[in-house]
Amino acid sequence: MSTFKIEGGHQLKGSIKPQGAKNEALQVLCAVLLTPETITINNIPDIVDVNKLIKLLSNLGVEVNKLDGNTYTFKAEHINLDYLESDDFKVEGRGLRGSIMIVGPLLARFGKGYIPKPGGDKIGRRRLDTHFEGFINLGASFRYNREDHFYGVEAEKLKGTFMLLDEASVTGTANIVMAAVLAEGETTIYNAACEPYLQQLCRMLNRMGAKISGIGSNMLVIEGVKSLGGTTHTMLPDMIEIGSWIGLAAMTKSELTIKDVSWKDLGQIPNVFRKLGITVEQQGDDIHIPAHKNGYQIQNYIDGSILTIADAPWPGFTPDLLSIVLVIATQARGEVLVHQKMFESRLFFVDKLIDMGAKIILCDPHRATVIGHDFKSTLKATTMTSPDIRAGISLLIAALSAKGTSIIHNIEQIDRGYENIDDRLRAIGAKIERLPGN
Ligand SMILES: CC(=O)N[C@H]1[C@@H](OP(=O)(O)OP(=O)(O)OC[C@H]2O[C@@H](n3ccc(=O)[nH]c3=O)[C@H](O)[C@@H]2O)O[C@H](CO)[C@@H](O)[C@@H]1O
Ligand SMILES: C=C(OP(=O)(O)O)C(=O)O
Repeated sequence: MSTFKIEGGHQLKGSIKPQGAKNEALQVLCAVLLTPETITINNIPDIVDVNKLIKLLSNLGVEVNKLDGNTYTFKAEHINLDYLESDDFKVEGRGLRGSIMIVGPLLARFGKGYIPKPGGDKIGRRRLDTHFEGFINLGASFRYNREDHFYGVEAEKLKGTFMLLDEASVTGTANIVMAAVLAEGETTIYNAACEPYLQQLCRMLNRMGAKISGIGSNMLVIEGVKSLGGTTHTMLPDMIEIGSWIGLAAMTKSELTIKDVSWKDLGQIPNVFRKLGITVEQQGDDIHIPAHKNGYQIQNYIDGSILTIADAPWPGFTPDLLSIVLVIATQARGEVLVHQKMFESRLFFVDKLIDMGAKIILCDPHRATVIGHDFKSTLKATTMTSPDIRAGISLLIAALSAKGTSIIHNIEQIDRGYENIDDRLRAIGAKIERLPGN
């Protein structure tokens, strides 16, 4: 287990460029399985989860070529389906959440897709019903082995149909779309998720020859085609990283420019930070955060009641930024209720912030009220363990704003989703050191 040693209390300065989006990468990488032709993908983040998925694809027989740091080509011409029955696959498939999305493309192109219960953050129940109900609707047979949590779907041919998803699952929608593009006839997916990750996936599939309409809405209509071809795809910057850097700038009272953010794809994100009192300036396609020398004031609602920040499926506010909202509220002027509706175990890390001196009441597993300090008392440095990726980055931001030296263990959680984070933070003035694990 590696560790970060962080000396907090220093102002940062400069510019930082977001990596490609982790959750988009996991979708578009799985889509390479849909064609025997070459797919080139630019801006792939060099992070643990993505590298695990690339290794899994390569073990399945996909020819993988790294052209430069973040550009790869993939050619899924000869796929070794026997690998899906191997013990190695059971270990690799469990290593990340995104592996679930190989099932749709494999089912569509080869008539079968298997997966062990995938990993990812331990942030509450993470069911997969939406995925498999979608495949069943397309005509697949389903089996689940409870002993080793192994899922399987098989079909000689998939047939388009109308389906109303029981929830707007992000990876579920991606998986069903990737199955439906090669199904016979028309599929309509209502209550589809429509995050920028999915919009990007659908645009890439259309460039490969798919016929998907309704992109960006909650109703996707897919006219099945017989085969798909190669394409080149460039991934969007990671909006969760962008939000993380906005929070980092505010809480360390630093002036930061976040480069090439693709403003048009950020949805509610800039406005939610503005409601917390943070000045988020648009400069071309960059975000500029001036140094908040006099702190930041949380807005109330028009009627004077306390602001609530809650997650919702896109175009609502993403749940992956709520931990960051929570940590930056600890130094704001005012109060906010953070309501994490989707995941039931994602707010427990507030205990660590309370240890550091933050004023937070965990009302129940889904809601926490934060009373900001307005920098009148800084957080105390401490030793902590990162429980999940977003709690991890939030604790890292807290440590950078705290007085003294903090230690964060289990930083593999942070490395899952943030490329080379210690080098990039050092480049803007952070005092952060990576200590090797024992
Ligand atoms: C690899 C990947 O892309 N992971 C993302 C993906 O996970 P993932 O696709 O696994 O998440 P889902 O969208 O399936 O659902 C997440 C949770 O929200 C609940 N839920 C979902 C939809 C809904 O309308 N109502 C509702 O309550 C689900 O029951 C589940 O507990 O989307 C999540 C929700 O944005 C993000 O946190 C994850 O970072
Ligand atoms: C929950 C997340 O990731 P995963 O779905 O991969 O666990 C996340 O990125 O915040």
